[in-house]
Amino acid sequence: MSTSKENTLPEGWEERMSRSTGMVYYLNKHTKKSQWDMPTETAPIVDEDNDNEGPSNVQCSHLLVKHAGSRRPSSWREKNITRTKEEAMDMIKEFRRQIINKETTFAELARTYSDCSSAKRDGDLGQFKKGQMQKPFELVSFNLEVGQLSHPVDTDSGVHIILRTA
Ligand SMILES: Cn1nc(-c2ccccc2)cc1C(=O)N[C@H](Cc1nc2ccccc2[nH]1)C(=O)O
Repeated sequence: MSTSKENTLPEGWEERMSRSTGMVYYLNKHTKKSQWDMPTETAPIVDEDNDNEGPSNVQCSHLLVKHAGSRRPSSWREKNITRTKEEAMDMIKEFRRQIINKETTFAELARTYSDCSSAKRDGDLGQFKKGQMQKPFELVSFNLEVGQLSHPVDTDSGVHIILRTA
């Protein structure tokens, strides 16, 4: 004899009847995923198959100010870059202040002052995936919303501000 206990589904599941086959299936009330097999565990709240890991690639523009300690202290702007890291950080903070206050645009400053060769494209790096850029740059880029401007980011190349564009 079955008791009400044996007929009780684990928490979070609902028994449904397939309209097409008349067969019973089970619906996870949290994830709305269904299965034919009778569940034996409480319904998972997170859908493991759904990639909640955010975008697989992003598009960003950046403005880079190199310094004497940069991996390659040279750029299209300046053959031999001697500024200190502190001076580079101060420049980047001033550029960010001007952009936030709408005194100028990101594109205008990147085109004029960025020590990256992407300056020719207003700092646009195109789309990139995880694993392509230096880790500090990647971590910030993949945690920006589209249209968001980063705080200063320190990499072996120098000090950046990053604008996510897609
Ligand atoms: C990663 N990358 N893309 C371009 C680029 C992209 C589009 C058009 C022209 C250049 C340049 C670079 C590059 O590494 N430039 C380096 C400086 C640099 N270091 C970076 C680290 C992270 C992200 C961008 C960076 N850019 C340089 O010119 O010395």
